[in-house]
Amino acid sequence: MSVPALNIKNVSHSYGTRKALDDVSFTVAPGSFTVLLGLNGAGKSTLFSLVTRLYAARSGEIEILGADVMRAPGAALRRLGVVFQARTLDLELSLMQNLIYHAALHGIGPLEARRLGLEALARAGLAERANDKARALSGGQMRRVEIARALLHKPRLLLLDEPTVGLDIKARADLLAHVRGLVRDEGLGVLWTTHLIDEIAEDDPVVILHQGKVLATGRAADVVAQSGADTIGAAFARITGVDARSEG
Ligand SMILES: Nc1ncnc2c1ncn2[C@@H]1O[C@H](COP(=O)(O)OP(=O)(O)OP(=O)(O)O)[C@@H](O)[C@H]1O
Repeated sequence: MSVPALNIKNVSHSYGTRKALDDVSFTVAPGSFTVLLGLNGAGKSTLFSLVTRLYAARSGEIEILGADVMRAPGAALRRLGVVFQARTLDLELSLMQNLIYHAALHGIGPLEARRLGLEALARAGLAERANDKARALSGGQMRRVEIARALLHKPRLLLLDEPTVGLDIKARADLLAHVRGLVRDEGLGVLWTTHLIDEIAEDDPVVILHQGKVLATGRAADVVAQSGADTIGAAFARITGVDARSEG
């Protein structure tokens, strides 16, 4: 079996006495679009903070393409791109400036950054907007620029924390199709977190996280079948005891 793009092994994390993650284990295969499904408070953001090393205190192991984030942080983080839930573009800068500044953080010089930036914006369908201020973009376009920026240093794993929050139905569908395209065409491993069950396709590997615990993993259609339900929404309700909404 090939090395997982992301390997989470027995990870727990507490804030004081509150356990936010409880012995969480799952993998993201290279070239897979894996969905981490959980309601608010499930522990998704905490998990992101651990993978990106924002928090170090933890038990268990996290490996990115075989590199342990604690023992080999440089190698691990080079292979990782992240899109956080909160918007992080500088609205007063052009798209290209946003990309070039990010590239500088990865030690990429301005000329190479501009070349990679144009390539990344073209992939996002925004090449002709390179010199526009970020402020001029729609919410969905901003997300695509954030994804382009996260991919600038050519990571093999991309984490997205509830990337469709705040987008309308069309922009959500477009963003989903864009990221699925990156998985299909470039073999990127993606971990897509959401609380929206209609973002899941039946062949997607899913991880159901609820109150800090992994309650189910597997291909979406198999998780549905094993739960004895008809749809992923009904399966989620049966597994967690809570109804998930399809939009919000
Ligand atoms: N800094 C913190 N201090 C104390 N408790 C926290 C902190 N951050 C998160 N928690 C708690 O940990 C649990 C998991 O939160 P987390 O933000 O990881 O969930 P989430 O799935 O990302 O939800 P959301 O989408 O609402 O951010 C929740 O009970 C939350 O209240």
